[in-house]
Amino acid sequence: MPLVRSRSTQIFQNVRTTLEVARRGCTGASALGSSLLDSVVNKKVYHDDAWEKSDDNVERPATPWVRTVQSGIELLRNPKYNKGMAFSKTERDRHYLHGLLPPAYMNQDMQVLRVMSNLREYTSDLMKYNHLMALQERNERLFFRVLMDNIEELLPIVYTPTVGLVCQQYGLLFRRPRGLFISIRDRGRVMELLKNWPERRVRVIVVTDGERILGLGDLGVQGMGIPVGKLTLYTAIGGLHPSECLPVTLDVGTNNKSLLEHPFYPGLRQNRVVGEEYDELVDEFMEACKARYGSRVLIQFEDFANHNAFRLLFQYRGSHLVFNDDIQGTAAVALAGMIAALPLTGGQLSDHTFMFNGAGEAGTGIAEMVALYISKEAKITIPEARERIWMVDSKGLVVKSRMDSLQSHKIPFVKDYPAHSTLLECVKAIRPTALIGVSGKAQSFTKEICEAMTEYSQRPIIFPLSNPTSNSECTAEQAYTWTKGACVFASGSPFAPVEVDGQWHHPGQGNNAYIFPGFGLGCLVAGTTRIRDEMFLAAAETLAGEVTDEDRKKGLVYPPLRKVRAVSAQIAKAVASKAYEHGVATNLPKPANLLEIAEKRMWTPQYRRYR
Ligand SMILES: NC(=O)C1=CN([C@@H]2O[C@H](COP(=O)(O)OP(=O)(O)OC[C@H]3O[C@@H](n4cnc5c(N)ncnc54)[C@H](OP(=O)(O)O)[C@@H]3O)[C@@H](O)[C@H]2O)C=CC1
Ligand SMILES: CC(=O)C(=O)O
Ligand SMILES: [Mg+2]
Repeated sequence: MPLVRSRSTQIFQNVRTTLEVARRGCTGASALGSSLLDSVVNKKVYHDDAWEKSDDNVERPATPWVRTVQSGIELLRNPKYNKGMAFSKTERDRHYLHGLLPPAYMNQDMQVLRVMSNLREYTSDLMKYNHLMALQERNERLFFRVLMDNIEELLPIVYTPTVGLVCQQYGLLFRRPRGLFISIRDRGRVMELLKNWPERRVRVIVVTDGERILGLGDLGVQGMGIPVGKLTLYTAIGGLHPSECLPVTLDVGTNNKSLLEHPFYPGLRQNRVVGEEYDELVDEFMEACKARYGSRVLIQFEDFANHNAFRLLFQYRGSHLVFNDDIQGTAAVALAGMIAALPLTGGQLSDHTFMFNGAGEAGTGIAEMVALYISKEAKITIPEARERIWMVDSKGLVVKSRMDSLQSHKIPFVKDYPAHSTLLECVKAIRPTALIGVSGKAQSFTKEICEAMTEYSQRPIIFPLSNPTSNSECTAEQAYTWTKGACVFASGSPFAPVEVDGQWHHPGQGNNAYIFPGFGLGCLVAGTTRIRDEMFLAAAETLAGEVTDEDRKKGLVYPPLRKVRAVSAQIAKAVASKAYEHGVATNLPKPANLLEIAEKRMWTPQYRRYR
């Protein structure tokens, strides 16, 4: 059982035990407390009708109201405008703040240091995440400054792997909602819900239905941690203003039994709705987004299960500005890593033989982009390029004898070849020089497999891209040790540097976080209306071009994360430029200085002076 899962189960168990103990009166719970807990344990409070009846006890309704001018305590409690102790004396005079803050002044630089000192005291990543989210709720600019200044240290906290843990425990950890929750019961009034969202100028939406969260499976509405995390990166890395970003979770139920039984599960307690009803909700959502925010709002599909992911992408890419990050964003980042690896492996990409362990969204998405790249590089057709690419799924090698039962996204990669069931057999038979893990299956790159690759390849490419860390096909330490430091390595979630025979290897992070923020920025810069595969290809080539020989000497096939914002501006330029080339840009005429425009558009979280 992966670590993350068992921790979640442990916490769930603890909650149950606490409730049980309290119910039996062992903790001295009051009569009222005890009966409340009773009803929780007996699952009364979250019966379907509990929500309908939730107003029953209100005798005299009150009107919630606030003043609108932001000054005094309201200013301090408004995360968009709050600066904490960084309010100057003049601002404190003018905005009625004296007495509400300690008398000292502390600028943002010092505040960043203070936040980091606090954060580094926490030993648990989950506590660090909570601390950061609490900061975001208090002071948005400081939150983003802290994140941007410490991106290497904090990316694993706001993103994978910690965000996986956060999703698993979302119901328990829930404090303040972030993002828009649209449930299957909201059919017919999705626009009304969009209008409840406080921001009007939304430019990017990340939406999930929570069915395939990282490699953790169906987490239902608890998947909200993912769109929230992705959009945090749109701001920190891609420079979008926080108010331009809208995280959405479509709650259509969950088939995760343990969540459905969890007393704190915050979503609908029903199995997933499928078929027409599901499609109607998605369709209403897509049309409402366009009607509310315009046809140039970028919609990113994230962590949908593949039976929906492919068909939704194909359904909407002709009518909306939409892409699927797990298929296309991942494809670009993986391709970039392989292009950047070429000076280490020698030769061209078309000289390699590729094997994908996992033939789903990420696997076939990357494979198609590799084929597109190779077809251009080697001046061959795409079907010819696909000949170099082999797929392995949960049932083994994707071959002709399995044709009748294969999903359509695997068909282009079917080979007329004998069936092989284990990955080791496949590796020994096909001798891939690049092995990419996108199965979500932890530890499937074994010692035998890694060693076998070194028998015929001097520098095998080994990319275990599955997330979070607990689902990675192997660790960096394993890959470097088993190949005696020979492999070119990148993983979906981060690993620490590894020393083998006195030499340090720095594992790169092959994660779509390198792509989507700059990609989105590029779409906005050009005013793109549709997305073309060549735009992702351009993003991949640009990212690869940002890797220096110095990076490669350390083993890196991605630029260091501290440069990721500058890299994103370059990606934005390349993507926008392709959009113009393909006639899908609307910000006309095409400006000559796309890079400058991208850089200038990037929001920075420095405090503003208030009049
Ligand atoms: N690093 C990054 O940026 C990204 C990483 N990922 C990661 O990739 C993983 C897969 O995501 P995604 O492609 O969207 O998921 P999908 O569900 O679309 O695909 C999973 C694939 O893995 C196969 N599989 C499952 N178990 C095994 C096994 N034991 N051996 C071989 N293959 C197996 C499945 O086989 P079958 O078809 O037979 O069911 C399927 O083809 C996740 O862990 C995700 O976190 C995803 C996107 C981006
Ligand atoms: C990174 C990502 O998008 C995933 O693992 O699903
Ligand atoms: Mg994803």
